[in-house]
Amino acid sequence: MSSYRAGFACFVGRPNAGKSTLTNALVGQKIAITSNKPQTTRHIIRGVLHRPEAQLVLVDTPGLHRPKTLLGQRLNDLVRATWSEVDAIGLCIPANEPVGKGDSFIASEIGELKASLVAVVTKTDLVSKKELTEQLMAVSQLGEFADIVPCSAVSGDQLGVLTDVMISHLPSSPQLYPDSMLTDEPEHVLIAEMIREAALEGVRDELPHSIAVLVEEIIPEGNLTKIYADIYVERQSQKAIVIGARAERLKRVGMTARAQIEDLLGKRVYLDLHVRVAQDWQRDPRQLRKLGF
Ligand SMILES: Nc1nc2c(ncn2[C@@H]2O[C@H](COP(=O)(O)OP(=O)(O)OP(=O)(O)O)[C@@H](O)[C@H]2O)c(=O)[nH]1
Repeated sequence: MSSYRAGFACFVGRPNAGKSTLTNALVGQKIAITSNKPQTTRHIIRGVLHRPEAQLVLVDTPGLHRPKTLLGQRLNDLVRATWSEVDAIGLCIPANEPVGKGDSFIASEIGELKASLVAVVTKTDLVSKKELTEQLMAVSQLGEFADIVPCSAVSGDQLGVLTDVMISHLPSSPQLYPDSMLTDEPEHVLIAEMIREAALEGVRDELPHSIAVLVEEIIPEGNLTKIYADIYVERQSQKAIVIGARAERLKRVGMTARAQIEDLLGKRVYLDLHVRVAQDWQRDPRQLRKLGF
């Protein structure tokens, strides 16, 4: 009988808990958007970890939050749908912040699911051994966990252990994806995420929720790939922020995103960016669908 295991896992936790960074560190390739601002992970992006004896498919979800807009509601629905489909859930709690109401809320939300629950204490590089021990104690009070694993996505500490633990909770199953596959997101989604990430660099805190990116066209021409994309904002004033004085800022956004996309595609890229205003796109079902939500 084969002892091969394969299945799905996701990391949950309050905003800024380190979920995206952890997913990226485990998969070993930049696939999910990360930023130092909360709630910027939009799409469900899967990374696939290949081991001789197992395949772990990581699903990245946005944070659960109090829905103020239609987008907020859809994101929450998306998160719950994902939770009900995975075999293991890692609840991420940063080592350097007190366990709080947000953590208990999520712990109780996931407590009823069929998935195995693993508590993941993240960012251990930021605390002393003593602080970490205290945090592990506090976290163990949050719920019934199959395992508790402290780790750091930045120093790499314990990432192997975490992978082994997540795999131990997967069912016996044949391989789900081919060996070469790291992510099954269509290229245009990854490209849109890279542009969005670049557009968010250094802008005001309320802006993250107001930016969406739509890749209109990807045209391969030999060794060059031409990409046409629109950056959507909600108001004229936001458009001015994104473009910047004499379009300097937009130029930088384009350069940053282009470098990343060239890495992703392994080809030279011509990137054409337009900033467009879609009034209140977060509240408009038609706009939301168009933008992929
Ligand atoms: N020092 C340190 N910082 C980390 C670590 N993991 C994540 N961070 C930082 O914590 C911040 C939040 O990380 P993200 O991975 O974006 O967090 P998230 O939980 O995906 O956040 P949302 O998308 O808001 O839900 C970023 O500034 C990261 O650089 C870690 O292991 N050590």
